[in-house]
Amino acid sequence: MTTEYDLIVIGAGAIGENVADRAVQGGLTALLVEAELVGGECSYWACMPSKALLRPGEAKRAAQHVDGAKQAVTGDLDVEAVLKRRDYFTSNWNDDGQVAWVKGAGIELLRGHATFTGVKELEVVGPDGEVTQLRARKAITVSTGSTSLLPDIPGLADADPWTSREATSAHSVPKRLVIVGGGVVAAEMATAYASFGTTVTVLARSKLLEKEEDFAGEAVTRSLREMGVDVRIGESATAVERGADGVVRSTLADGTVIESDELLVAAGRLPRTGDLGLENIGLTPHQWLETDDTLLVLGDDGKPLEGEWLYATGDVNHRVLLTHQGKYQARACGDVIAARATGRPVHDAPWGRHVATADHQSVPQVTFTDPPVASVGLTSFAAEKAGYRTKVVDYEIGYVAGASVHSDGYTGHARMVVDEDRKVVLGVTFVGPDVQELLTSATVAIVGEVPLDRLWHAVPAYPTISEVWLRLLETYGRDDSA
Ligand SMILES: Cc1cc2nc3c(=O)[nH]c(=O)nc-3n(C[C@H](O)[C@H](O)[C@H](O)COP(=O)(O)OP(=O)(O)OC[C@H]3O[C@@H](n4cnc5c(N)ncnc54)[C@H](O)[C@@H]3O)c2cc1C
Ligand SMILES: NC(=O)c1ccc[n+]([C@@H]2O[C@H](COP(=O)([O-])OP(=O)(O)OC[C@H]3O[C@@H](n4cnc5c(N)ncnc54)[C@H](O)[C@@H]3O)[C@@H](O)[C@H]2O)c1
Repeated sequence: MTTEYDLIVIGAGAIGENVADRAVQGGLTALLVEAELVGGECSYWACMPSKALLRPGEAKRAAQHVDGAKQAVTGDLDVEAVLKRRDYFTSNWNDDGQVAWVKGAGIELLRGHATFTGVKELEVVGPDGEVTQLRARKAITVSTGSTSLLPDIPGLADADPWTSREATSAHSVPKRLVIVGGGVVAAEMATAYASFGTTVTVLARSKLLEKEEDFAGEAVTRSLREMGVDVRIGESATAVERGADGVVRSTLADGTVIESDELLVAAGRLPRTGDLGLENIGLTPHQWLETDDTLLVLGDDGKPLEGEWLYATGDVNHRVLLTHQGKYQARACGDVIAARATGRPVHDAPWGRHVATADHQSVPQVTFTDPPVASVGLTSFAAEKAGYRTKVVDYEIGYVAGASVHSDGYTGHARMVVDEDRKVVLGVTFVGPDVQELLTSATVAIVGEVPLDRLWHAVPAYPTISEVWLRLLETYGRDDSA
């Protein structure tokens, strides 16, 4: 027997959940199929546990930078308590709470692994081996996420390396940890484990946080080194071996061998499309699913599949590998599926309700290192590469009164990239304690294309770190004609 729903969503991560929710709110029936835990990577092995591991160290260092408070904070972190608090945020890897939310939202849930058997058709193999045949009346959305990429380093796969999953769910802390990679996962996990007292070595092929402005990666590299982390730029392992003694030995290009108790691979992500039966619907397994701005999957000819029935949201479409941006796609996707299915108007012009326009140039991201890096929009080099005529404005956040009260000797840097032709902000990067809470102000300025002349009227409160906005505008200079 084949069971039918208007919409079937494969993958009940944060993104798939939201696609189904919006479609149900739009009047459709929706089924979520999930092979592991409802809530996906973000809830159990990524955003939430990683931030829970980072926050205690951040709180401690914040207090240590305020005279009067620092005298009260003299001990080491209670690592056992940190891990216990992390367990709370992952609900001990139990998804009952999220399952209750799904049911409350009027979404059906089926546990099992889904594969395509044909157009709008799926087969799901449940945990006990039972097989369910499914058919979607209107659409299927693939929200299967991504998984860790294991670089082709001899011996690595056999050395039982950690991926982000093991690093975020560990129940004890290794004495020595080698991290291969230099992106967000590497920088955040180096920060967390260094704060637990682990001896950390980072092997980064290129500079840290290379997609950010240079000063961001440089500040994080400096602070990791001050925390005792051995950050090696331009390095990787040429071979890895775990001995019978359990020790991992990583060989570098010059023959140096670094010993550690664990090795974390943080070298990027791969799409979870290898076992989806994509070959049965004319697509290629193991590839990211490219989409248009309404999240319709594009075939090899660059056009939506015939019948416009297949969508992809979240990591698997490789537009932006971030939870909040995937959820933004999910709102557009669930809504447009409902609109197309019920004949309601589709708003697919840029910035319309049914498109993920912001994915292209207005993506906010926070890297929760010490200091955190908060950026949105285009970096100076990305803006230049895209052909904009820009002016780059820099300011030391420590000069802002609110920052100096916030933290003794506050060190931070802000950069605003201005489109000189339209006099609007293209990108902003803040680096410094607690700057993450400034980020939405920058996102609003960029998405709203607020003219600089008008931004002068958005007065930041005194004395807050937000006054950096005023300083950036003053540094840019004011136009006499306005
Ligand atoms: C360590 C780490 C920290 C991160 N921190 C942040 C952060 O602070 N902020 C942020 O915005 N982003 C962060 N990210 C990125 C974020 O985790 C991802 O962007 C997000 O989880 C993607 O969600 P998703 O729903 O697309 O995929 P997932 O959360 O991976 O969900 C996909 C789901 O699909 C299921 N599935 C896969 N294949 C099938 C199948 N065939 N049948 C049935 N079910 C299937 C999987 O079991 C899974 O539950 C972090 C990532 C990592 C690795
Ligand atoms: N706070 C957050 O928002 C957050 C936190 C963690 C992850 N994420 C998301 O998860 C995704 C994955 O993060 P990631 O850090 O795994 O990938 P990434 O693509 O951000 O970084 C991978 C890094 O590893 C380096 N690298 C690759 N192969 C290497 C090798 N063999 N040896 C040494 N270095 C090597 C690359 O040069 C690069 O710097 C990112 O897109 C990120 O946006 C977000």
